[in-house]
Amino acid sequence: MSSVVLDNVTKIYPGGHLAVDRLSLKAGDGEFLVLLGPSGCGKSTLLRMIAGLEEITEGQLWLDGQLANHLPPRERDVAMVFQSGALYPHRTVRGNISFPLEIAKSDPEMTFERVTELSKALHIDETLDRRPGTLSGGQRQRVAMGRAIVRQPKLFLMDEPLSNLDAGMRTELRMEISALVRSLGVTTVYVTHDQVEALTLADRIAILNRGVLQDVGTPAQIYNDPATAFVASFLNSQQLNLLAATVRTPQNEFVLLDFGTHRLIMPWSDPRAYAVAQHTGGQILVGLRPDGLSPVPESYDGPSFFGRVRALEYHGHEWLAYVECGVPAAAVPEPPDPRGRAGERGGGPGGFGGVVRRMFGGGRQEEPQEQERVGQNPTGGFHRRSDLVVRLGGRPAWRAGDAAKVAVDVSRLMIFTPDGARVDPPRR
Ligand SMILES: Nc1ncnc2c1ncn2[C@@H]1O[C@H](COP(=O)(O)OP(=O)(O)OP(=O)(O)O)[C@@H](O)[C@H]1O
Repeated sequence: MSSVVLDNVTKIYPGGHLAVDRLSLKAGDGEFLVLLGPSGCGKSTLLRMIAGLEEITEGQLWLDGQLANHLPPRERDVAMVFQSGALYPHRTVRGNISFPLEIAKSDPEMTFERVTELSKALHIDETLDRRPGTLSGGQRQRVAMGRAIVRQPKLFLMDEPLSNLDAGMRTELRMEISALVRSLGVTTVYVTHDQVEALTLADRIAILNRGVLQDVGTPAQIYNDPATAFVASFLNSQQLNLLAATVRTPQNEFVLLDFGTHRLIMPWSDPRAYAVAQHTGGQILVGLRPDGLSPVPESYDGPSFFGRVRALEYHGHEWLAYVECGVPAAAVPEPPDPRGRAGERGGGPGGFGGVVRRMFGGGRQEEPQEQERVGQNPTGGFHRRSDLVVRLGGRPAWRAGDAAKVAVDVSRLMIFTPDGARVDPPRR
């Protein structure tokens, strides 16, 4: 058992590239911590610094309470599995898995038994006498996993171990990794850019962007109570509806979220009402997941949107409806780019000016194929298509072209400032 503590860790590669920026994070004893984020956000760099394969530029790394910045990799007692677990081609599966124990000069009989036992847990016991070249991708990853686990390291580091496998194999191996690692109780740091993997495997998920930690919490916290609009939209197994609204407090009776053609009331009894009311007269961003929306009859008089069904999409286990309701979708504000912090603050691509430009047009999310230019907004940019994505379950309640009333679960609204920070603090 072991813990990992990263304290204000920064990595600047030779040439000045800032890959990780003042990041603090902890994986407790036996915890399964997933590092999630878009390509290039610094996940592998972080993992490699923990393994000792990459030098830490600034900050401290503590392994099991011991300062480890300068410990050589072999003294860290970590095992690592990569995307394509490189195996020794001329050794059998048994020879590959037993290799770390042979190097450690373990008792041959114990080694034999241990490898046999582990190969059964990994469902590769029938391949023990074969060479890696004759195995499927999934079997090879199992062998790589076995070789990493066999000597029971203090810390298990996995860098996208499933990303080269097909969907079926990923699901199967995902469940096995989870069962195996938990039964061993080894602290694990697991890198992925696959949110389903993150949600299903993690005790806690840490979300990174451009080398900066954006949020850390249990899968349910990150999904339902994300710290920023970026985090909410990154975890989009249910695509996020993000809408701009003006906050009003008419006669102080309640808080009104004014979307132009639609309005939602937030009563003062709502725990977020006072935080939202601080923005009276100003703009906020409102995030709604499709599973917080549901079709209701015309007569429904609770909080709702209305519009026309533009399209239906069949996803096997559920239908999604795209409801055109005249409320323009807002682009997700990107967190500031720390690489601009030296001299570009405010004016660079990640500064506040950049955030506003991306929100109201001209940003990456505004690619013509991702949006329909439906009208110019007051700041001079263009809105994206004004569809609300609604989850319908196994049977569609509507057909394309139908008039649609959509009930809104106000308790599931996520409220952000225009630059994407939460208006009410997330609970952690
Ligand atoms: N040896 C290196 N020298 C210079 N820059 C590097 C080096 N290795 C990585 N980088 C840069 O550091 C940043 C973080 O890279 P890293 O591989 O950690 O990201 P990642 O989140 O693991 O990405 P992916 O999911 O694509 O593997 C990237 O911009 C990358 O180009």
